[in-house]
Amino acid sequence: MSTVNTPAREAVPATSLPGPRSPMLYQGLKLFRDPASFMRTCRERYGKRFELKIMPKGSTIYVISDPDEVKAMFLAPRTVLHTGNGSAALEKFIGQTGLAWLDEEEHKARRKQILPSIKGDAHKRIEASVGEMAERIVATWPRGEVVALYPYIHRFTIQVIREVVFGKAVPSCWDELFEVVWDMLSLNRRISSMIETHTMSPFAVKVLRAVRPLGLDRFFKNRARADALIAQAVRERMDSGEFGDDMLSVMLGITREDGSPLSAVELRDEIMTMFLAGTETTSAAICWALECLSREPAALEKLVAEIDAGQSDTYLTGTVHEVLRMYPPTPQIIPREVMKPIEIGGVRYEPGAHLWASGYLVHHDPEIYPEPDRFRPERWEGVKPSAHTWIPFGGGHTRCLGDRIAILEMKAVLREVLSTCALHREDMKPEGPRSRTVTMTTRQGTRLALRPRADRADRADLAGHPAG
Ligand code: HEM
Repeated sequence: MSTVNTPAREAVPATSLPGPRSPMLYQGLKLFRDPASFMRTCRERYGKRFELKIMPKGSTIYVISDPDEVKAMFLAPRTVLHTGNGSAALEKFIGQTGLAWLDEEEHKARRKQILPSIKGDAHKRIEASVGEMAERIVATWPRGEVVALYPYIHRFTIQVIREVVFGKAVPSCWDELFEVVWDMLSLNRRISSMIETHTMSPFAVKVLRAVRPLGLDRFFKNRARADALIAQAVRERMDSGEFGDDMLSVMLGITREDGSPLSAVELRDEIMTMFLAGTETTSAAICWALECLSREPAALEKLVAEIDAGQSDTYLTGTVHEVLRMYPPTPQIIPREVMKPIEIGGVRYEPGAHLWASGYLVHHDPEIYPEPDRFRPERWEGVKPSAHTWIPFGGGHTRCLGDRIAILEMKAVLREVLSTCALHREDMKPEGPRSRTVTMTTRQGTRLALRPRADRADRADLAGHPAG
């Protein structure tokens, strides 16, 4: 058994942990409706660790929010905690052969093989592209009228993942693939996105597809089309014989110990993992940043002054850290399934249970962050985020692969928007959160008007085109 952070006294069984007694469906709905206040209420009632009943088939999930326990979870051996099945609701997007599903040695090997496509020269190419895209795409966002910015922001993040996956060799079917992926991702708005269709019989899935308002039929049709388009893009690249440092090239160069390349399904699963993991999260982060800044005139003024001066990005970095602290897009890190008994913080967790580290609760712990509900980018001045008290990107073996790219995107969009526009909102009431499967974004999609800055008329008159 793995024992981490266990005091001298005997460990208590996880089954003795407190938690709400309401039915599974009720807990699931409460969580989906408002993940932030549901988690806060549970912590107030039950303390830093508690049990939730939100998983199908009677499996139990234990929320932890003490940084030492979170650290122990991140550091546990690969054979003791798995993430694969923790992503079960996402299976319909990511399949079962990609990074987010694999565990142990297979996961370790794949991660190492893919890493070159987001490091070194590849990272420099992506960085240049993110800057260019932010300038070009933000200029097309509507000006003057109050609109939900979410769709514009999300579509921008899909374009960035195109650069990560395909690099400069954009597939001829890209425009269609873009629209199909965009439509697929809209399923995340619905609670039906939580249904684990891969565990159901074909007949049960057929019945669910017939219930049109669930959105599953449309999703599966889109998925079939996306699979065909991705296969076409892969064939096109292989036929061209031109390979670079983009993710597709890197994946086509992978050979396993037995000499075999990645299969078509594996390529598809990795690509869809990127379109899901790299866009739902980053678009939520950018939405929160703009929603929050538009309510915080002092922080906004300081940030605009820094951006206009163009000398440093200290306050921008603090702003990004603070947004990800207050509104972590994945408020709870991907659950870990216990494969072998493990003791953490004096509690014994048995195989089959799941551990769920709540970044949201850690980030709002007043013992770690004084006045946790106040947005204060200043708290990051001269402070480096710690790996166990600032965990928007998770940690351990499965820590987010795209963290640096996400921060690039957040900074590029904020720079571009704030150097050309003033933020105007209808009222100062915070939007509050809403769930998109495992992510948490703004409830109204960040309803703001971007008003061209009178003092920057040279840069602010390019607006008014559809999102793209
Ligand atoms: C603000 C934006 C983002 C946030 C908050 C975020 C958050 C996360 C979290 C919490 C995890 C799970 C970590 C864990 O299990 O400990 C994760 C995994 C992952 N993320 Fe991100 N992410 C963001 C952006 C991105 C981007 C832009 C990409 C791609 C370019 C990306 C690709 C991935 C991948 C591939 C994984 C799976 C890693 C693995 O299993 O080894 N993410 N992310």
